[in-house]
Amino acid sequence: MKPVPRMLRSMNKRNNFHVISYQTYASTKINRVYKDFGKLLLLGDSGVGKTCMLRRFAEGEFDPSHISTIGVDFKMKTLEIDGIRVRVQIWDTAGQERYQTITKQYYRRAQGIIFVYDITDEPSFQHIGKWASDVDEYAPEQVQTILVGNKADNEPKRRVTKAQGSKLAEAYGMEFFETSASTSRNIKESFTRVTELVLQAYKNDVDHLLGSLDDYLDRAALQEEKDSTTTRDFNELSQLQSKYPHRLVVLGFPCNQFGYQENCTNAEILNSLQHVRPGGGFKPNFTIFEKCDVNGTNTHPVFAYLKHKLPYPDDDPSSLMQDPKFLVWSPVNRTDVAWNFEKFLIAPEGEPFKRYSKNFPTIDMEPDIQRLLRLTKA
Ligand SMILES: Nc1nc2c(ncn2[C@@H]2O[C@H](COP(=O)(O)OP(=O)(O)OP(=O)(O)O)[C@@H](O)[C@H]2O)c(=O)[nH]1
Repeated sequence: MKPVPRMLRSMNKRNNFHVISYQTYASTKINRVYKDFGKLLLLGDSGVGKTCMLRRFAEGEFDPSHISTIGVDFKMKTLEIDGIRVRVQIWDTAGQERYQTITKQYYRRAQGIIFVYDITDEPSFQHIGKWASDVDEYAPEQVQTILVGNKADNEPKRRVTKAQGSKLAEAYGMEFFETSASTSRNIKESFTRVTELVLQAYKNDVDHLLGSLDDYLDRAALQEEKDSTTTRDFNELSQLQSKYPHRLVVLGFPCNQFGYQENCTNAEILNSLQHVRPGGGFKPNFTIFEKCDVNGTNTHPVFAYLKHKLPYPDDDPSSLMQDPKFLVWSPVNRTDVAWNFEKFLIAPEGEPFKRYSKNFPTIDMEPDIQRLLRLTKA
């Protein structure tokens, strides 16, 4: 990952165009058809069977090989509970220590957590206390938790008794299941139970606040919909770069000033792009710089210059930060960048040409790019 250059000119050695964008991996959601609600997290040591449990539950399959999860992965599953069709997102986290900074970022969005240990591996049982204290520290207070002892099919190698599991669960005020991803035992039951607990916990709250769960779900779905542009924008930036490999240079500037969504370290960003958001092995074919500030006292000179030259997005001149709680920099300025994925198109010689709001689809910049290409040829 490259340090952010001080000057546009230095980025412009080949007299090319640039699309400058900065991005984060916002919480994108997929669902449109059903109510998107429960966000569940599987936590526990590496090798206890979290990925296998999720695959068994979501896809009905069991794969005995162990490929350690990198960062986090997720699957969706629709459940019917008390007549409500709930589409839950289940996040499978890496148990390995080195991914803990990435996985902890997901705690604060969790509504339900399944702590998993392996009944044939005592240390994984002893470590539940550590997982639980991390959750206490990082997850919302309302989060619902259950305890699961997995690999219950492997009786000959059992090292943790069912009574020990029950006792620990009781101590933490959790419900307890012994499961087997291999035979399916209690897999559906445990995921369903934690979803029920989440619905109960959040229903009371939501009923109180908004009148009905349905309202809340609709609003949540709308919000998710709004947030769902991250994957699209990354892919479209890549598409543009592939389409004009020699005359367009796409540059990405990660920034953590918008909802603190880019909270990876520089060293983690590419890994997170590949495995978390957009995920699916995504490797940008364009340059991504180190993180920088685009607003406030420490605004990077590149963005100070761009905002000076293009004070507001062409498609949305009144674009300003709507919600004051997101104004985490100072001083606040009318020309400030409002959110992730605002884009700047820069002509040869580093002259800023047009600024686009986060709502402007990245791919729709193409006619402007073509126009600049034609002008340059002439
Ligand atoms: N006998 C038995 N083996 C299981 C069961 N669940 C998982 N395994 C095996 O345990 C190993 C680890 O399973 P994973 O699901 O990859 O473990 P994980 O907790 O996701 O591990 P990380 O991704 O490293 O955190 C694999 O070899 C699985 O075949 C089970 O219920 N019974």
